[in-house]
Formats: sequence, C-alpha cells, structure tokens
Amino acid sequence: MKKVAVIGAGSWGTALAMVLADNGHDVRLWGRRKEQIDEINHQKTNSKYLPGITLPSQIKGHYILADAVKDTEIILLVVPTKAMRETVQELKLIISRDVTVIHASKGIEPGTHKRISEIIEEEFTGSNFLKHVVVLSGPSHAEEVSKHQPTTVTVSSKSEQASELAQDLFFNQYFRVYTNPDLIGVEIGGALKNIIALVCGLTEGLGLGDNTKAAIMTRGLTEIARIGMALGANPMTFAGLSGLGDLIVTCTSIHSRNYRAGQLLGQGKTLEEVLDTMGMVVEGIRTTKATYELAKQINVEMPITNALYKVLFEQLSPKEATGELMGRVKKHEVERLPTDLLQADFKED
Ligand SMILES: NC(=O)C1=CN([C@@H]2O[C@H](COP(=O)(O)OP(=O)(O)OC[C@H]3O[C@@H](n4cnc5c(N)ncnc54)[C@H](OP(=O)(O)O)[C@@H]3O)[C@@H](O)[C@H]2O)C=CC1
Ligand SMILES: O=C(CO)COP(=O)(O)O
Repeated sequence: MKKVAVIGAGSWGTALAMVLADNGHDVRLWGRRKEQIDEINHQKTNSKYLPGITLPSQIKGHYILADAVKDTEIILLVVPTKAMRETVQELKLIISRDVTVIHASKGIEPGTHKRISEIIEEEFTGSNFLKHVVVLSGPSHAEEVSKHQPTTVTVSSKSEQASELAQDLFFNQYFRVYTNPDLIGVEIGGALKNIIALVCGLTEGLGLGDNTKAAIMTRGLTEIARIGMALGANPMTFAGLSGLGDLIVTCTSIHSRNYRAGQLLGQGKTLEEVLDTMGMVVEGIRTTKATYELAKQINVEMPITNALYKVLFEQLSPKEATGELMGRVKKHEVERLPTDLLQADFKED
C-alpha cells in the first residue's frame, strides 16, 4: 500500500483517485475549493465533475495542499496545463522528502512550448526531492474509468524503474497499464490529439460527414507524428495508445470536451461563448497556440493545426479554413522516415 496525493479534483484526478483506492492505496485528493472537498468527504460524490458516481470511502479530500502531500512519496498531478507551473511552484515549497511525480495532464505550454514533464523538472530545479517524473496517458475518458469500463493506458519516464512503479500502482482488472520508454512521444501524442479532436468536432458542427472526419484524423496523426519525430519521438509511439488510441477516443466520443467545443464552434459560437458553456477544461485551445508557435519555430509543416489556429485566433471562418486545407499543393501521402530511424529499425536488412 502506498500513500498517494492526487493533486486536481476534476474529472480525471477523481477517476484516477478511484483506481488507486480500488487498488488499496491510501489516497488523498486535493482540490482548491472547500465546498467541493466537503462534498467529497461527506457525500462521497464529486457531482460537478463525475455526476452519479459514488466515490470509494478510502479517498480523503483535502483543500490544503500541505495536508494532502504530507508523508507521501508519490504525487499524481492532474491539474489543467495552465495551472501546472504554479501548482508545482507551490508544491516545491512544501515538499520535504523524496517524491516521484506522476502526471496525467495533456497539454503543451504556450510561450515556452514545454511538455508537462519538462515544466515539472524545470520548476523542481534546485530541489533534491524530485526523484523521477512519469506521464500517464492514453485513451481514457474519466466517465468510463469511474464505471470500471476496460481501459488501457501507457506510462512513460526517463526511468524504467519509475515507469514500473506507476504501472504497478494503477494496474488492475479494468485498468491495464503498459510502459513505453518514449517520454517525448507519449506526451506529444496525448497533448496534440486534442487539436485534432477540436477540428473533428468542428467538422461535425459544420454538418460534414465521416469522410471528412477520417481525413482529419488520419492527416492529423501524420502531422502529430511529424512534429513528434522532429522533437525526438519514436514514430511507433504514434501508432499506439497515446497516439492513435487517444486520437480515436477523443475524435469520436461525445465525452470529449475538445470534440464538444469544436462542435459548438462549428455551429457558429464564438470561442468565448464556447468556453463559457463548457465549464470544464478544453486543453486543445492553448495547445493549438503552443503547437502553432513551436511548429513555426522548428519549421515543421502542420496544416491542420495552422488552420485551427487561424479559426481560433485570427477569425478565419471554418468554411474558409476548409477551402485552404483542400486547396493546398498536391503531395505524396507517405513520408520517408529519416535514414537513421530506418537503420535503427531494420538493422538486420
Ligand atoms: N477528463 C478526462 O477524461 C481526461 C482528462 N485528462 C487531462 O487531465 C487534465 C485535467 O483535466 P480534467 O480533470 O478532465 O479537468 P476538469 O475540467 O474535469 O477539472 C478541472 C480541475 O482543475 C481545477 N483547476 C482549474 N484551474 C485551476 C487552477 N488554476 N489551479 C488549480 N486547480 C485548477 C478545477 O478546480 P475547480 O473546480 O476549483 O475550478 C478542477 O478540479 C487535463 O490536462 C486533461 O487533458 C486526461 C485524460 C482523461
Ligand atoms: O484525453 C481524454 C481522453 O483520453 C479526454 O479528452 P477531453 O479533454 O477532450 O475530454
């Protein structure tokens, strides 16, 4: 049994806290609002984020961060990407023992273009207490995990030992956890699929059909893999759970906030109206900005991301964006892998 502090009591933090409690761990769930934590402790519900679900009694809610992390050696960070940096800054001030930090958030930070594990490592600079950082990612809607529906995810870290620790922590009969050493690929796949889900939702809102969605998902995966490889990821990761798997679950499900936000945009709502309606985090919006900036900086072609950026931030209409995407110059479909990857993958040939 491990003591685990789950930081972030939204849908995903709460669902993961349930998995950990089902696995017999001592789980503290931190949220910033006292009334929400009172509800978690007394009613055993988190009605805003997981309506209709009863939480296991072992989950203990906290609204004071220091109480949640007291004596824990494992911290699970599940706040939205925009709150990640300030949350880690606060944690760094109160942690006084070695910790392994697992994060399960999906985003890239605008401005710095950092992945979440990079933000965590950067903010812990100067502290001796951070042992390892692990990411948990993959096709996993909180609503379905909280109902024990069979789900598969991947964990990744620079440390194999830390990946295996996270695998053991979460693994059970309804939550199957794989390891993958490609930290960059796992984080990039999880973050960037939200861009593509927004666009798939947009096509639905515009009244377009399945051909268009298949095109967006397939060409979207190509551009995720393209930037991922430019950043050092293993291309095979994008065919796995944190790539194709998460793309499918997010681009085809009404549970997805990114998909739903896209749908509303396609129906003609403004970005502001969409954000007001959602009441939950839509990570793809800031990640579109971050990825657009990063792709430009490192000169990677990402036409779908660029088109969404213009719709979100430059008032291009979705119809005009569709026209721009369809009117691009003719191309080959399949890109060549860099020679060194080919050599690494096919040594025996
Ligand atoms: N939901 C899902 O199925 C999945 C989500 N994820 C990822 O998990 C991360 C968290 O998402 P999710 O739980 O779904 O989000 P939700 O929208 O369900 O909940 C957001 C949570 O973050 C809290 N929060 C918002 N702003 C801040 C802040 N500035 N400081 C501290 N806490 C804050 C909210 O608190 P409050 O209520 O007080 O506003 C709430 O607890 C995202 O990166 C998402 O992509 C990954 C896989 C699955
Ligand atoms: O990441 C998710 C499922 O794997 C959840 O996606 P949304 O944030 O779009 O709901």
